[in-house]
Order: sequence, then structure tokens, then C-alpha cells
Amino acid sequence: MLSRKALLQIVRPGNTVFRPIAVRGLATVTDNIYANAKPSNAQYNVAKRIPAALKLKTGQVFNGISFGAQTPVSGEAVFTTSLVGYPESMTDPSYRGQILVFTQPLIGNYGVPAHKKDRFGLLSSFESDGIQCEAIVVNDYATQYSHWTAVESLGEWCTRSNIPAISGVDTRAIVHLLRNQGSTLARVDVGDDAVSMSLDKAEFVDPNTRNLVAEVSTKEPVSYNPYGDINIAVVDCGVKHNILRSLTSRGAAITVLPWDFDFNSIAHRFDGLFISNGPGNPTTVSTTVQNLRTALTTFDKPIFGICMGNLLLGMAAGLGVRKLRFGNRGHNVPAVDQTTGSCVITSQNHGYALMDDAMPKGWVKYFVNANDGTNEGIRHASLPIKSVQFHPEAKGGPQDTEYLFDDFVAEIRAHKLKREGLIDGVSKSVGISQSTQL
Ligand SMILES: NC(=O)CC[C@H](N)C(=O)O
Repeated sequence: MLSRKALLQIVRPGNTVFRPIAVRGLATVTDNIYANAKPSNAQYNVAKRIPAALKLKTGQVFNGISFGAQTPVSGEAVFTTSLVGYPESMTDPSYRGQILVFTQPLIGNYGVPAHKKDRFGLLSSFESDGIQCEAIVVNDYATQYSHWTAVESLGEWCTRSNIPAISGVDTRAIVHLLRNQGSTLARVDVGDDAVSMSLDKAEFVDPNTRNLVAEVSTKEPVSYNPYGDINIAVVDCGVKHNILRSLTSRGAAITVLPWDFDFNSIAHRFDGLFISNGPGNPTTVSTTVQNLRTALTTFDKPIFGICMGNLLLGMAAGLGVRKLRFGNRGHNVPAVDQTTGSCVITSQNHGYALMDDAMPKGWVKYFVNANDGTNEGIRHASLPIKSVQFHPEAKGGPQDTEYLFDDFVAEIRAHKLKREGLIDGVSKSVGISQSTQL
């Protein structure tokens, strides 16, 4: 519970300093739960009580304890309500440039898994090669971890990845602030001098002015599962590996292309086109929007997009985008399918949304957020072109909408058979849900 004083400070933000709260779980909660838990070396950091602070550009300062790298960083402070999946969230390239605050109080209790790859060379437990967010902020860091897949602690992982991590702060108070004033530029500083440094001297860098997609996208085309029966071009704006796994595990060969690659020039090589998730402001990715605009009139095969893919496809179709006050980040967000009326629980991570009040001719709303009414997807009224704002690959998160991958590959197969003259018509996409395991 926030004290009355803390609440008043939120209503009247000035240069407010929040003291570290008792770091309760460090020695008690996790000790009791996990009899066989492994102590982490990062406990050493915590035991030394190296101070760290989250400083918001709007003047509030949250003092806590470091359990990661002692590096100062700046970014946009955002929060996620996900209960599990911190290894996946932290390696999601869409978090590039952001300081990630977890509302789930206890973080780190199941450690961090090994860097293993599947038979196609895709990461099994992470969404990309390393931590993508700038820093993490938690209420209660578990210095003891226990899980059969764990090879190191969260603190060790952050430290060796040069990512600052801060615990012992009142994340409820931070979320109240971010909900009220919106996602805010922030810094994490570590060490006595850095923490006590005056806010006037602090530098706040806005990541959304950079083309973050260019920073995380592959630099050259890469193929996976070459023996797949259909070939999908994946425009990599910062693609999560579980999206690639969701396509290869359904039998597709995929070619991951740089964000600005002119896929239209080699469109004949592909049976379908996918546009991925990605970080930052979609208006910085105009080359991809331009390529998609061309594809909408020339690429006569199925197209599917996720998250940034939804924003870029919508912009290519003629819709505008806007920044949401604090975005939707979590694994429990309801969205209503406008075709069937059914409600699905979805995994989300986005700060921008399509403005869908007036849909362009030939396009319809696909999904709408049941909490705030924002757009959750669009589809073409007659062609197999669609995209969703949420994450059907769901890592970690509910699997309600994984069927969208089944539909996409089934549609591609049907179109391919039609092109090859093997069937007369193309089956309707809705309801097709059969996956092909290799
Ligand atoms: N996960 C994503 O693809 C996020 C898209 C975009 N960067 C946003 O924040 O809205």
C-alpha cells in the first residue's frame, strides 16, 4: 500500500525522492520456499548494498539496491504486468531503449536458462541473443533461484551483460506515476556518487527519436529450415525467436530479411510475407512502410504481421498511428475478435497504436482491445492480408491465439496449391487450424 504521503507526492510531483523499501525477499522469502535453491554471486552485490537509483525526468527518484551492472543508462521507463517470462521479456528486441519495470514483485526466483538452440538453430528459451532492455527495476529480487533449466542467476546474467538492475523500490508507486503521467524518460544510476548526483545534471535520452529497428534487425538475409514446403519472407524489425519457431515448427522454410530489404524485388521466391514485431516509433521505419505499400498492390500471396508489423501494415494501408499514454505490456490483455465476437487473452508489448476510427476502403478491424478500446489488428476484407497488435506466439503468455499461425501457414499452402493448379479455390482462413510438425 502506498502511504498517504507517497500518494500526495505522486499527485504533486516535484523532486521527490523515494527511499529504498525493506528488501524483504533477499534472505527470507526465497530461502523458505526453495530448500535446494542456489545462492547467486550477485548476492554479493546485494550484500554490499551498492546503491542504485531510478530517476524519472519528471523529478521523482526511487532509491534502491543494485543487483546488476554498475553502468549508468538512460531510456524510456515502461512497466509490464507479466507474472512470469522475465528471460523472454528481457530478450525481446521490442524492449530496446526501454527501462523495464516489473509489477510482479518477486523477480529472479527461477534463474536464467541456458543459451540452447533448437534443430533449426533458433534459440529455445530466449527471444534474441542477449538482453535488449536498457535496465530492469524490481521490487524484490530473489537472490536464491531454483529451476531445472537454470544455469545462472538473474543478477549474474545482468552483470555479465552490462545491464543495470535495481531492487528494493516501490514498483507500485512507479506504476501509479507512469499510468498518470505516461511512459517517462528515465535513468538508472549506480554507486554512491551517481545516486546522489543532482537531477539537473542528469542526461535523459529519448530512444524513440532513433531508428531502433535498424539497430536490432539482421544485417543480412538468414534462412532457417530450408526443407520446408512453403517459403516465407520474414521482414525483421526485431523479430522474436519464438515467432520464427512458430513458423518453422509448422513446416515453413523462412528467410529473415533486414528491415529495409526490398523484398518486392524477389517476391517470386516466396509463398508468403511476414512482418515482425520491433522496438520504437513506427514512423522511423518509413522504408518498410513504403515497401509494404508496393506489396499491397503487387504481392498476391498471404501477408501477416505482428505488433510493429500491425502498425507498419496499417500505415501502408493508409491508417495513422499514435503513442499511447503508457502502452499495453503484459500477458493477460483481453482482445475481441470482430469477426466472431469471441474474446481472447493475449500477450502484449507495445506503446503505439493504429488509429482505426475510419478504416481505409477494403479494410476492416480484426481485433479490438477489451480494456481500452484500442486497435488490436486489421485485415483486408477480401484478400489474405492481416495483422495483430498482440503476440500470438505468446512467450510467455496465454496460447489462445496461436491458431493465427496455423491459419497463416494453411492459407499459404492453399494459395500455393492453387497457383500450381492443384486445387480450384482457396479455402477460407477462419477456422483452419491444423499444424504440420516436421
Ligand atoms: N512489440 C512491438 O512490436 C512494439 C511495436 C512498437 N515499437 C510499439 O511500441 O508500439
